[in-house]
Amino acid sequence: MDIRQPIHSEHARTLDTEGLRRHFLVEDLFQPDQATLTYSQIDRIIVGGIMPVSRPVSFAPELGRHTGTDYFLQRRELGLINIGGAARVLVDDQQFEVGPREALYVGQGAKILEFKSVDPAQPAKLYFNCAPAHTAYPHRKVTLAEASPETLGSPETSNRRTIHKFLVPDVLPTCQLLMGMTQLEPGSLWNTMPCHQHDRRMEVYFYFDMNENAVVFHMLGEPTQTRHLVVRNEQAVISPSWSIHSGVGTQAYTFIWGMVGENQVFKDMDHVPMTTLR
Ligand SMILES: O=C(O)C(=O)C[C@H](O)C(=O)CO
Ligand SMILES: [Zn+2]
Repeated sequence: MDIRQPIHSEHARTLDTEGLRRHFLVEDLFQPDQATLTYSQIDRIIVGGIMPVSRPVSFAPELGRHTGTDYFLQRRELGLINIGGAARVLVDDQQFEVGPREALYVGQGAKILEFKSVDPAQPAKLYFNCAPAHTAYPHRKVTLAEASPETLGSPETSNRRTIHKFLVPDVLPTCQLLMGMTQLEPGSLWNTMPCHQHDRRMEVYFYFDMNENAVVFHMLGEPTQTRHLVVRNEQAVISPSWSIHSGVGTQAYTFIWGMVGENQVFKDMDHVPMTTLR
C-alpha cells in the first residue's frame, strides 16, 4: 500500500516537478493479476486498480493491517468503474457482470470480493475508490444508461463534455463516496475550466482513453498559485480541498472523478472567477 500524507497548500507551493508528482500523482495503477492501492490520508480515500488476467484477484487479508479492521471493507465502502473488458465480480454470495464503462458499488461489510476477467485476452481494468463508511447500503451495479448525465461547455471553448454521474444520491445511496465519468466530445480538450475548489470535499481524477503520445496538463494548486502535472494514460491525481482540478489534453481523453468528504451535493463547488487565476 502506497501511503500519501496530507499536504498543506503552503508546502505545495514550494514543490518542484518531482515533489508535485510524488505527492499528487498516482502511476502504475494496473498490474496484471494484482490489485494496486494508494491510501491518501486526505479524507482517507484509497485509490486503486484491479486487472485480473490469468487468475481471479482478491484483496489480501493483510490489508486489514492498514485499515485497523478484521477485513478490508469492515468499515469501508467501495466504488469501481470498468475501463477494460467485461468483468465478473463476486461480492459475498452475489455475482455481478460488470461490462465496459459500467460501475459497481460495494457497500460496507462485504467480506468476500473476487474479481475475474470474462476473457483473459481482453482483461477487465477496474478503477476503484474506497472510503470510510458508517452503514451498509446495498451493493449495486450501475450501467451508463442508469447514470445521471449532465452536458456542459461548448465547442467554441473546447470544453463540450458529458458528466455521467454513476454513484450519486440521485442514482443510489452511499455513505460518502461519489463517482462518475466525464467524456469529452471530439475536438474538445478542456475539462473543468472555469474551475472550482470544494473546501468540503477532496477529489481524485483518473485519466484514460489516451494513446502513448498523448498527455494531459492537469492544473492543481490554489487559484492564485497554480501548478501543473503532466499526466499520461491511466494515471490519477489527488486533489486536496484547497486545490483546483482541471486539465487540457494534447489529444482526446476521458476521466473518472471520485469525491469523499462532508456532503454529497454535486453542485457544492466554490467557483473560481477566471480573473482570479494566476
Ligand atoms: O468536466 C467536469 O467539469 C467535471 O467532470 C467536474 C468534476 O465532476 C468535478 O470536479 C466535480 O466536483
Ligand atoms: Zn470538483
